[in-house]
Amino acid sequence: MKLTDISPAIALTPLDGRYHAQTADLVEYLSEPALNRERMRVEVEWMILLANGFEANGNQPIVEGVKPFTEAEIAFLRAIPEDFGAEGIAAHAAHEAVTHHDVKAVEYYIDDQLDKAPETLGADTQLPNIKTLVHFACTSEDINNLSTARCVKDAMERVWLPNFEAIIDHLAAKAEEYQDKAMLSLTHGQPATPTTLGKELAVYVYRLNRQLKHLKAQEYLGKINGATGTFGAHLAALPNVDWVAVSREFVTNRMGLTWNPLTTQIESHDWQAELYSTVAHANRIMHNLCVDVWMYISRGVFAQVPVKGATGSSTMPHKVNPIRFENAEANFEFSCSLLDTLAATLVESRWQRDLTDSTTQRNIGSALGYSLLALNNLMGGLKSIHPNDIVIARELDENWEVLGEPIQTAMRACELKGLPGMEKPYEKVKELMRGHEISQKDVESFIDSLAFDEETAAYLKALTPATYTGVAGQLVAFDR
Ligand SMILES: O=C(O)C[C@H](Nc1ncnc2c1ncn2[C@@H]1O[C@H](COP(=O)(O)O)[C@@H](O)[C@H]1O)C(=O)O
Repeated sequence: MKLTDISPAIALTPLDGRYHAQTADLVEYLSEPALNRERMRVEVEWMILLANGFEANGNQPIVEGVKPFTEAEIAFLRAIPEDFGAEGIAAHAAHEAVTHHDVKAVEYYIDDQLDKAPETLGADTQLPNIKTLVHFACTSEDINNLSTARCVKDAMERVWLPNFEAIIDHLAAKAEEYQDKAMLSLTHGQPATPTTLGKELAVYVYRLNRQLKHLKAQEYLGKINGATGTFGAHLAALPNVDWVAVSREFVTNRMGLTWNPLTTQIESHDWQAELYSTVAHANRIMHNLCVDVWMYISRGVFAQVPVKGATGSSTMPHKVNPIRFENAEANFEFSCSLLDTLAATLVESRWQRDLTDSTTQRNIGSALGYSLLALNNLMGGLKSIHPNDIVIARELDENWEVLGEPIQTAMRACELKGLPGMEKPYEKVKELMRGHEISQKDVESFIDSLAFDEETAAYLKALTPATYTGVAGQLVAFDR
């Protein structure tokens, strides 16, 4: 049996195959039919504006000879995209097979629906006779840029951002829970000044929140100004209309986007480059988190909760592998490579237009899909770990040499105050601590051997690796 003979069709790529359930939410906004449906929304809203005008023109028809649409006609037009389902997808595809032009096929699909209007609205509806208003004065990119912007905006606001914020919220809650849980640091992979687990998570919360702020302030631009951005065709048809005002009204108030007044045939896609760069940056921060947590698990700082019935290794029965963090790592990498390509290539177009952006933009769903998949696995991974207090305490207790730093720094302060015997503090501590195993007793004897004032000596002797965490716990409050 050939796999290509199986119906429904078997997906080639993992996003729509193996991982479909985790990426399906984006289908509503970034799939091919979602784009075509949005194109229909743009086309019919443009018709409604042309027929019914807007406040600044006294709600008069912008195109002479067209009667304002009735409420029922407007509802009929708006139902065209809303009812676009399996049958509509096939009908659109049939038009595209002939036109070899996807936007023209949308136009013809709408024409077909207008022909059916009398069945719903009665014989006196003007809809079948105003087909010429469909795509009036538009170039395909007028429709494409607006529908793409709206699809991407919806995908971000309704799917990607809520999942991203859920990760931040989870990390923030854990940062607070573990704000005072002391932990050994490793700089260059070597034992270093202790911190708290909560503070280390809060660093990620702070970093991710910065990207969240950028994403929430992201502009989504749109244009509707004709074949080369000059309103030439608009003016040729209706010279007395203020088309610039109509364009601004449509993009801003009807489409909910930021109006771009100055373009070639294409909207310049700079906002897309900005957005994808920020998402890629957020991906990379979370990739860093995946790697860190993976290594904490490997060290035993985090323990994983075994999933009942699940297998870690096919041959080593004892294992619980950190597969969700590894999956997230890999998918963040794929997402970044696609987002980087989109950000780099979309900002270039030959003269007034080439069509490379059309092909490129068909991969926005994949770029965000890989990221969504990674977010999903990261969340699953984060929910399945908890700190292993025994390992954390043992690591701290095995590394008393980390107290070399507070001792030598306190010695410096005493030297500055003129206390005797405090010269060359760094060198003295280094001699004692570097390359030796240091016990609590060694630290105490060293402190006793120096002429600290009573208060400083008591402070230093009270320090342990587990209490030498500065104000780490309090810093968690700054994570937002
Ligand atoms: O309004 C216009 O169409 C103006 C025209 N420019 C075009 N603008 C937008 N789309 C166009 C254009 N040309 C082709 N197509 C259609 O784009 C589709 C490209 O397919 P794909 O590479 O799969 O993304 C595929 O469906 C193509 O047919 C121009 O000549 O300047």
